[in-house]
Amino acid sequence: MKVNGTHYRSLWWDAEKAALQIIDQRWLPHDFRVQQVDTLEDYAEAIVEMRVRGAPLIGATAAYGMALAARLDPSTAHLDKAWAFLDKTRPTAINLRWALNRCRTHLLALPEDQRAEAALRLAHEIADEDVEINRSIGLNGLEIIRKIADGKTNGEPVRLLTHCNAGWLATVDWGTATSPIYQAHDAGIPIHVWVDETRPRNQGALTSWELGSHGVPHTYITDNAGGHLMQHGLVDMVIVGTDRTTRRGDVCNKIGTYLKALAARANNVPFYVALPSPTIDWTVTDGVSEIPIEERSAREVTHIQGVNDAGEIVQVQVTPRGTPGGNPAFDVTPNHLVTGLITERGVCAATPEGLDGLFPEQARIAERA
Ligand SMILES: CSC[C@@H](O)[C@@H](O)C(=O)COP(=O)(O)O
Repeated sequence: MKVNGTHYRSLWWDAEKAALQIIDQRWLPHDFRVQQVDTLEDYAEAIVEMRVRGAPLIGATAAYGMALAARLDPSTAHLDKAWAFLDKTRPTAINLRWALNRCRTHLLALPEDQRAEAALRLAHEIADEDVEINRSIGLNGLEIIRKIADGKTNGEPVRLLTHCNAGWLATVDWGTATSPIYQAHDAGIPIHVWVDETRPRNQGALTSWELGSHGVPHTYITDNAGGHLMQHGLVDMVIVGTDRTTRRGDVCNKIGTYLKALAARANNVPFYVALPSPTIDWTVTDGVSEIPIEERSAREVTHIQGVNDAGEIVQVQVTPRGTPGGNPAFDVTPNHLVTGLITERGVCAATPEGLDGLFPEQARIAERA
């Protein structure tokens, strides 16, 4: 998507420098900084510290990490080591393991002298596929927004609520939850987006930055405001992304998503989840008991980052010194609270039958495992 009129992806390959370039998201929305990733340690740090973040982007970054590993030393032992090193960076988003497994399986089947070139080609392929998948999610989600718009009178906007940043910054381009939003806006459908702040890392500020750059009307709200807005009939649809969706359609996403789903159900507001197929974990069924939830540093809760009047990016403490902070980074929304899953192949129910129907080949592989 565009930043000040220039089209960017959230990562790109610089062929001259033979290195990956990323947008260091820790400084957004206040400062747009591009960083080159040179070593495997840089790759791991970029993922752990959330310079790059969002399930699909973590996966694509890891694929480029495997390409670097293959260039440094294409032996099976080294690739296995790199796989394990990158795999332990973040535990919840399944796209990381999906991308690492795809790279490992592909490369180990090749002679060593072909692995470096093949690994880079595959990383490009994974990044390009992500863009195409998200574009298709957008077209499928657009139809849902269009139907809601058709029921409105006097050009009233469709009011959507989103949590976290499931935008182009969290993918390679388009975003998952934001893709239908961008497509609806571009199709001339009046929309307005309620953007949850998403404490503690305030990914809502990233979403606001994205939507603002694209001219999409939106309002940044506290995480606690959603229930009130739904109660007063001010939300037509909730749409979020996911870090891991189970075989039966349980959805793991940024902490606080579950509360929004509960509020949506209590107020008869449809709750949709936009997901690319690499985010489906066909090996797990019960999201609450089977998905590992990342516990991040307490400092992310006790402190908050922003820009001061002098234009400097600073962190300030919001709690009394010494107050312990707890920081579970994700939660699971059980499938019965989900109205529908918007995938690149279409929209389905959040049920085993719904997902199996759209992805029969994956379901068969899962059956055999
Ligand atoms: C298209 S992104 C979907 C999810 O990855 C997103 O909603 C999310 O929870 C991101 O978490 P983050 O901790 O910022 O990586």
